[in-house]
Amino acid sequence: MAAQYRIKEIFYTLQGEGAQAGRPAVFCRFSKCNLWNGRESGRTAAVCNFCDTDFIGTDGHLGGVYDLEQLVVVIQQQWPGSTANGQGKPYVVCTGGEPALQLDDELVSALQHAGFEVAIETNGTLPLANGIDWVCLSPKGESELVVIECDELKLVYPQADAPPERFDYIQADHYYLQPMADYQPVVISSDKLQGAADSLSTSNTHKALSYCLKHPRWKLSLQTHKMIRIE
Ligand SMILES: C[S@@+](CC[C@H](N)C(=O)[O-])C[C@H]1O[C@@H](n2cnc3c(N)ncnc32)[C@H](O)[C@@H]1O
Ligand SMILES: Nc1nc2[nH]cc(C(=O)O)c2c(=O)[nH]1
Ligand code: SF4
Ligand SMILES: [Mg+2]
Repeated sequence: MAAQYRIKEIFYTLQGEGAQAGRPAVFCRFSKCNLWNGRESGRTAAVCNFCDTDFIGTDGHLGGVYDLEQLVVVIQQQWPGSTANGQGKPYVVCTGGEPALQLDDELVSALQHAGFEVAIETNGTLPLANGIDWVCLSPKGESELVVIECDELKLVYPQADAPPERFDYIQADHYYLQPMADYQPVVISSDKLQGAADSLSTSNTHKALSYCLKHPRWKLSLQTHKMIRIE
């Protein structure tokens, strides 16, 4: 039976994170993850418990259940102009949820035939499809990695069970620490503003910055899309 892909949402934006930050990209967010069921009630018990993303179901922008040809067409339609006109190499980021649960050799190669460079954001616990152009590996907690080579290692920091030193053996062109962000919007009331300002110096961003300065193999990855309030 031909493969069907369960997709939460598809949107065109800038890659906000890591070495490709600022690059226009079509994001294809696959449903489901193997490290969290996506429900708040299951968060504390999950292997990955700080996820900032809703990946349940297929109800987002252009979400749905697609066969291979349909999915490639919809992704292609999000790229401005033709994908073959030399206006910058078309770029698609497969994310989720955990895209390695669904992204297979056929879809990678069909996207490439349609003109795309194919990137993945993965937790690294599942084997990857062949031929992916850019692998961003982001290990989680105590989970065991099967992906040990990547283009960029992007570790959310700090994680009690996943200190950066544990990943010295991973082969990567770039090593990034990405400050762990609040996964729910935080509203600061005016009487708490001073306290919030004071605590900035102990924020995850400053902890990550401090680690990078002491261990200069690591660079800081900021979630720039959140700063400029785009998807
Ligand atoms: C939502 S995940 C989906 C892809 C894949 N499951 C993974 O974890 O890499 C996309 C990226 O967001 C990062 N991320 C998730 N929650 C975060 C948070 N609270 N703060 C900072 N980065 C976060 C992940 O580590 C990953 O690099
Ligand atoms: N702009 C933007 N950049 C991103 N980089 C990784 C993301 C993700 O959720 O996988 C993401 C995202 O959701 N939006
Ligand atoms: S592995 Fe990725 S998608 Fe799954 S819960 Fe963690 S951050 Fe979210
Ligand atoms: Mg995101």
